[in-house]
Amino acid sequence: METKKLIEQIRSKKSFLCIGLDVDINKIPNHLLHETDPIFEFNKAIIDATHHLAVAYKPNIAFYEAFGIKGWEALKKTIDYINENYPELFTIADAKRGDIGNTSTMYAKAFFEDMEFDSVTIAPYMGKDSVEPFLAFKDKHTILLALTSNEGAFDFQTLQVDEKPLYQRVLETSKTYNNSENLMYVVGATKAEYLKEIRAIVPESFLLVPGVGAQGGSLEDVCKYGMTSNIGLLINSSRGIIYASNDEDFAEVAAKKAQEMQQQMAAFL
Ligand SMILES: O=C(O)c1cc(=O)[nH]c(=O)n1[C@@H]1O[C@H](COP(=O)(O)O)[C@@H](O)[C@H]1O
Repeated sequence: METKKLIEQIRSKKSFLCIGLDVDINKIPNHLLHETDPIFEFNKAIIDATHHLAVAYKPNIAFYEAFGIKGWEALKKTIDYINENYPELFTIADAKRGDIGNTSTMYAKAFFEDMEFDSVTIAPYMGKDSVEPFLAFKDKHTILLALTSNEGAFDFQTLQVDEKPLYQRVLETSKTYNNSENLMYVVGATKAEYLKEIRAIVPESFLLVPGVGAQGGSLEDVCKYGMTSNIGLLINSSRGIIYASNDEDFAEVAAKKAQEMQQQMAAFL
């Protein structure tokens, strides 16, 4: 999907909400466990109830891989369902991949060609030749981990490298990669105080911001320091929306939670 289309969708829905489909079979409502594919049925109900409030969906691949072939099938059915029924939605494979060049090309084919996701999350650690194979795909986006939401982010990402924190080096260096216009970056909502410095390096790029809700990040701070004239933000919430209820009304309650976030977002647009 072209970035222009994503921006149009954000403006028309007055939302930059990304819903994380981190589906844990132990947390989904009991009545769905009788279905042939409970994970897909759960996702379908959540997507149908929330698609008008969100602009993006982000299945975290780990939650599907953990169920082997059945999990992978549920993931494929979910992405096909979105692409067939709501093609305007931006889709993110949260896979955090990256490897030597020819292997990265295979990862890119898996998520962009076979699965037909619009974007994939990538770890920058292996550098240029591990990221560029993803960037080579036209109208697909590579979402590079810059400054993550977790405590372990301070282990490496904030270490000084040639007098600058490593995450700033990642941002600067990635801008020199071929097709760098296809880059977006992950910045955790729990790190909102770093957004000013991040925007000084990547003033226009879209940022995927997880960590509001369950992890404690503030939507207000992220908007204050991270928003651009083209919005430039996709704010993810997973558990806070999809597990708001684990009763028969789960999709309805998820929609209420999504609507609360959408209304808060609309106030910043
Ligand atoms: O790449 C991500 O999406 C990601 C990066 C990061 O720094 N922190 C982070 O929480 N995530 C993902 O974002 C989601 C957050 O889920 P909730 O905390 O339940 O909203 C999970 O799928 C995480 O794997």
